[in-house]
Amino acid sequence: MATRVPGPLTLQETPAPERQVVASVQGLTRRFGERTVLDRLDLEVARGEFIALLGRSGSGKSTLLRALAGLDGEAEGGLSVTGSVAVAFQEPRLVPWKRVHANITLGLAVPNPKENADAALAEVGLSERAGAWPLTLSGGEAQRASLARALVREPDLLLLDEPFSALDALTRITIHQLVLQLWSAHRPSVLLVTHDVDEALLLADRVLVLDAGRIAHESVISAERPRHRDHPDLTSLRTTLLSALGVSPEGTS
Ligand SMILES: Nc1ncnc2c1ncn2[C@@H]1O[C@H](COP(=O)(O)OP(=O)(O)OP(=O)(O)O)[C@@H](O)[C@H]1O
Repeated sequence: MATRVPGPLTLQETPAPERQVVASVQGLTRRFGERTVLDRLDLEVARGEFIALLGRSGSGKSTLLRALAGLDGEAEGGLSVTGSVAVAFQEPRLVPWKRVHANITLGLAVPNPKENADAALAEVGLSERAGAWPLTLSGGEAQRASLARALVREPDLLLLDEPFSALDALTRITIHQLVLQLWSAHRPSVLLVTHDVDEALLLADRVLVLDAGRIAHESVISAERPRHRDHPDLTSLRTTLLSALGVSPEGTS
């Protein structure tokens, strides 16, 4: 009969999962004329984490996202991204003269683009609109198409620049659930730019506040908590984040 080694010894032998960095920003500075928008900013994005980036209007959130997306050749400092990046913007930016399906496969360099696009459209619940023209889509459908276009590239880093802000409240709730579902299934690292503290608390496991060109505040949220905005653990975090944004909980600056 085999002799069992007591449990704790076995547990200690299990190595902790290594934290892999997907994107690293060191001392990133971006000036527009006299104005320094990003000022020696440091940031690391770990594989699979969901970061929400908050900040007052004009604080440089989109500027940082553009730099991470490789869309800004004029930022100074260190920036490295391991793997592929996909971006979804506030406005879905679909090509109007190509049908939805062709928008998803546009520039897609994989062996079976059609099959991959079919799968991505099915995942976002848009299979029936595959043959539609982008201008005939509702706002929510267009944003789903935009998510499918980003996901079909299986990005290591998914950058979302306020993709839900133009949607009505009900559609937003549905898309939030969809994003969480897609994130669990594909596990990209996500950097979501948003103005909405509740959205950040609902979706992210790390919330950052950008101020004066740097990451001025960070809140880490337990990944195990139920993801609904009325969870009691989130009340004090909400107050902290609003205060980091210079807003009192009652909504007055
Ligand atoms: N191409 C540009 N030329 C000049 N100034 C720019 C340019 N792009 C951004 N800026 C300026 O940089 C600052 C930061 O802009 P950015 O769009 O990154 O802010 P943001 O935090 O995303 O704002 P919002 O929340 O309002 O979208 C703003 O003052 C903006 O006017």
